Amino acid sequence: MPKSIKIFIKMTPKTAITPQLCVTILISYISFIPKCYNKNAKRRNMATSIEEALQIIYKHTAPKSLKIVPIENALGYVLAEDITATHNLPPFDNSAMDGYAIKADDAQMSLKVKHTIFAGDNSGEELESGFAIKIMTGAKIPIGCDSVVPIERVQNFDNAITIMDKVKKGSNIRLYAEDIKSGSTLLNKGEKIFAHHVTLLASQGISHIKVYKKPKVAIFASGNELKMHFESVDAHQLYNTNSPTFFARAKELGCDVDFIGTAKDSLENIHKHIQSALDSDLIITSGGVSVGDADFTKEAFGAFGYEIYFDKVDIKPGKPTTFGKCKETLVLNLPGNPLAAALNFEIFAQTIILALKGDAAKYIAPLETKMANDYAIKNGKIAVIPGFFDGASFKAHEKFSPGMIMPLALCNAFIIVDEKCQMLKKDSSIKIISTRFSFNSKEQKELLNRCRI
Ligand SMILES: Nc1nc2c(c(=O)[nH]1)N[C@H]1C(S)=C(S)[C@@H](COP(=O)(O)OP(=O)(O)OC[C@H]3O[C@@H](n4cnc5c(N)ncnc54)[C@H](O)[C@@H]3O)O[C@H]1N2
Ligand code: MOO
Repeated sequence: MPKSIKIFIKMTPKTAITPQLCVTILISYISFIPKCYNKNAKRRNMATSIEEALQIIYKHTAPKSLKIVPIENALGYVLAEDITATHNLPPFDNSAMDGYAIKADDAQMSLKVKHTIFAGDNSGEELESGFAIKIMTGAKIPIGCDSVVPIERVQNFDNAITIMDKVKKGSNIRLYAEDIKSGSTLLNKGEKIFAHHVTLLASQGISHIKVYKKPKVAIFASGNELKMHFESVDAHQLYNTNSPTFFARAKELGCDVDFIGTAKDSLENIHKHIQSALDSDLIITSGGVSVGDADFTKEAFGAFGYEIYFDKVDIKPGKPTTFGKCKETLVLNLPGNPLAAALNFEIFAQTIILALKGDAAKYIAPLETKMANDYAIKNGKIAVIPGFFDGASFKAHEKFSPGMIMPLALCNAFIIVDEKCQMLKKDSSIKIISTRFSFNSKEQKELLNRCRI
């Protein structure tokens, strides 16, 4: 905040509003405007709304460059090209059962059985009336045959069969191209590859595909009090839990992740960590973003040309969340408090990662469910509340605060409520965001639960 604004705040309780003071205030206010990152944020004392913050992220985040991967190693990558079918499937009419290839009109008659056709045989044989050909599942249907009767429905005498029931034409025949037609679009650019997409690609004899490279993410924390989990910790210190959390979650979301280390609360030491992280697409830090005497994170990034796009979000916890760019590297500074850091990672880091991946479904998709019980909300702010979704309803976690680490290990989802929410009634519908599964959408969805008072 500019000094003049601070002066204004300090003076008002005791000072009379004179015309000169009004002019001073006006000038301070006007000089303050260009420093705002966006108009609406200014109205809310510089805190950017969640929606605006997400828009800013989408505006500044583009997918990475491309590479080619074998399909069996393509899981989690996002396609950078459309895939068109070049093979019809099935490639020919074939039998769905082990049985007899017949003409339906020959049912309820005794039919002479010719030889057997197996899957993989390439006989161009023709079936004549009064005959049946024994056929195995997957084998090519002989010319003139319009039905297959399963072995179990046939009476067998020497070299002849009798089919007792009537037969519907087309029975047990899998038709040419009924599954996939050559020339049809199989997968679109922007589609994330799952195991069942590999099935499609293999069915077309596609061995390699063009994908977006995985986002390269660098993680570090800052705080003199922090030790790594592989170090010994004194009574006045604590383990850095944020970095392993971010590392694991960024991996879960399909990134290549580097852990850079735990920085001391000094510009010099944070600079070293930034330097080591700048070859990444995204740096995610935690700690040192508040207003304390040892909070140097943003200042340290400033030495590398940090262009800040927002530096406060209208959300509790997580208000000091900051996003920007140093040259080509995106930077997300999350607060040090572990629960605040982890929850805001889910909203902001996940959004950046999805957009970096080139995923067409880059928007977080909340799930609609209902509240398991009445839940009273006290704080009158836009709030993030962790809880557990059991497949039928959402139960808010009973006791949590921004500095805790236990709640998220016990929770699998969270809700965001607006400042008007005071009570969520049992069975009322609610939008939840999963922390265990990724539900994404091609359209941007409303994440907030807006309450009427
Ligand atoms: N005067 C004010 N004080 C604070 C404000 C404010 O607006 N005015 N905001 C509060 C909020 S909200 C948050 S969140 C924190 C954010 O502070 P920092 O990002 O600067 O975080 P630190 O001070 O470095 O640490 C806060 C807390 O979290 C612990 N921590 C930090 N890093 C880790 C880590 N990697 N693993 C585990 N725990 C970590 C740290 O020990 C502190 O206890 O500021 C409030 N204060
Ligand atoms: O992000 Mo802070 O944790 O709101 O308390």
